[in-house]
Amino acid sequence: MAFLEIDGLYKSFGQTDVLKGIDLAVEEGDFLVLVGPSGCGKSTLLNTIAGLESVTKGEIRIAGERVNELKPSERDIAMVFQSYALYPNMSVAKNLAFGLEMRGVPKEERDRAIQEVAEMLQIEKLLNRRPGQLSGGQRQRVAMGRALVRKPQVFLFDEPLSNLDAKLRVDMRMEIKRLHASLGTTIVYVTHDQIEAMTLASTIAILKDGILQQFGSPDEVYNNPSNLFVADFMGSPAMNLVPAEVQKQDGAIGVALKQRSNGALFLPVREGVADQLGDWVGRTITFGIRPEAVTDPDAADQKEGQLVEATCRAEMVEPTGADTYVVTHLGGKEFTARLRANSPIEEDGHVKLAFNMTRSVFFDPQDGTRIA
Ligand SMILES: Nc1ncnc2c1ncn2[C@@H]1O[C@H](COP(=O)(O)OP(=O)(O)OP(=O)(O)O)[C@@H](O)[C@H]1O
Repeated sequence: MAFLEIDGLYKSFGQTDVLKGIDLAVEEGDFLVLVGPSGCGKSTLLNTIAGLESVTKGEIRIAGERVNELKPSERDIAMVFQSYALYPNMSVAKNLAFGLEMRGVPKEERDRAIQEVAEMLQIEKLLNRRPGQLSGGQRQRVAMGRALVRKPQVFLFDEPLSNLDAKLRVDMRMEIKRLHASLGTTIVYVTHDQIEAMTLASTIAILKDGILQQFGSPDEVYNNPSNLFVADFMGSPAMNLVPAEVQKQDGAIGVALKQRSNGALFLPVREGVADQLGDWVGRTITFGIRPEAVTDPDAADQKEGQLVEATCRAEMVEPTGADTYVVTHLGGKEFTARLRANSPIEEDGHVKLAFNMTRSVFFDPQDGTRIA
C-alpha cells in the first residue's frame, strides 16, 4: 500500500471535464511533482488532494485512509500557495502561530515550534515584521514556515516560486530540496516549469488535458519518454524531434533525415530497434534525440553509445560559456547539437557531429505514441 494513492480520479466543473481518470501512487517521503502546460489540471488535482475541491469520481487515500469526505482541516496536510496567502495585518510570528492557535496548541509549544521553523528558514530576524515589510523571497519563506510549523503528513505546494525572480527561484528551489531531505515529509508540488520538476522530484507526473501522460522518476521521463508530448515538454533546450523516413540501406535499418542542400543523412538505428522499425520502412516517423546526444565525436559521455558521425552545416553558433550550441537543419527543421565550449568549427561553417543513437527515440507522427 502506497502512502498517497489516487484511483480513477475524475473532476468536472459543470460540463467541463478537467481530470479524466488519474491513477497514481507515491510512497511516504516521496517528492511528487505535477507538471504540465497551463490549464492541464495540475492545480485542480492538488486542490482535490487538499480537499479544496470535491471529487466527481474516484478515490484519494492518505496513509490508507479514504479522505474524499474529509474537510481540508481533517486531512493532516499543509498547503503553500503561489500567492503566499499571508495575513497582512499580523506579524510574521503571528502568521506562523495562527494555524497552531486555531488548533488549540498551547503557547509554549507554539513558541518552540515557531522558533525551530524560523531558524530552519533563517527568518528569526523577521518575526516582528508584517508581510508588507518583506521581500518576495522572505514572504515565500514565511509561507513555507506556516506550513512547516504544523508538521503535517503531506505538504502541498502550488507553484510556490513563480512570483520570484530567476536567481531567487534557483536559491529557493535548493532550499526546498534541502528541507525535504532533512524532514523527509511527503510533498506534492505543482509547477509548469520542467526544470523545477527535474531538479526537485523523486517522481514526476506529467499531465496534459487532464490525462496523465507519464509517471516516473526524472531519469525515466527524460531519457525514456512514453510519448511525443513528454519528449517535447521535458528538457531545455528541447529534444530534437524531426520527420525522418525509415529506410533499409546495405541491409541496415535506419532513418534518413533530409538535409538542406544535398539529399539526406542516413543514421542506422541502434541494436534492438531495427525490429520495431521493420514495419515502418518507406514511411515517415518522428525521430527524437536530445541536443547533448549530438555532440563532439570524442566527448567523454559519448564513449558508451553507438555513434554515427556526420558533417553538418552550422547555421547558428550559440556559445553559452560552458557549452556551445550549434543549430543546423535536418528533416526540414532546426536541429540543435551541444558541443564543448571550444569545439572546432571549420571556416566554411561545417562541423563534425556524432549522433549517439543509443539515446535516440522514435514516435508515430500521427498519434505521438512511442515506437521504439
Ligand atoms: N472552479 C472552476 N470552474 C470551472 N472551470 C475551472 C475551475 N477551476 C479550474 N477550471 C478549469 O480547469 C482547467 C484546469 O485548471 P487548473 O487550474 O487545474 O490548471 P493548471 O494546470 O493548474 O493551470 P495553470 O498552470 O495555468 O495554473 C482549466 O481549463 C480551468 O479553466
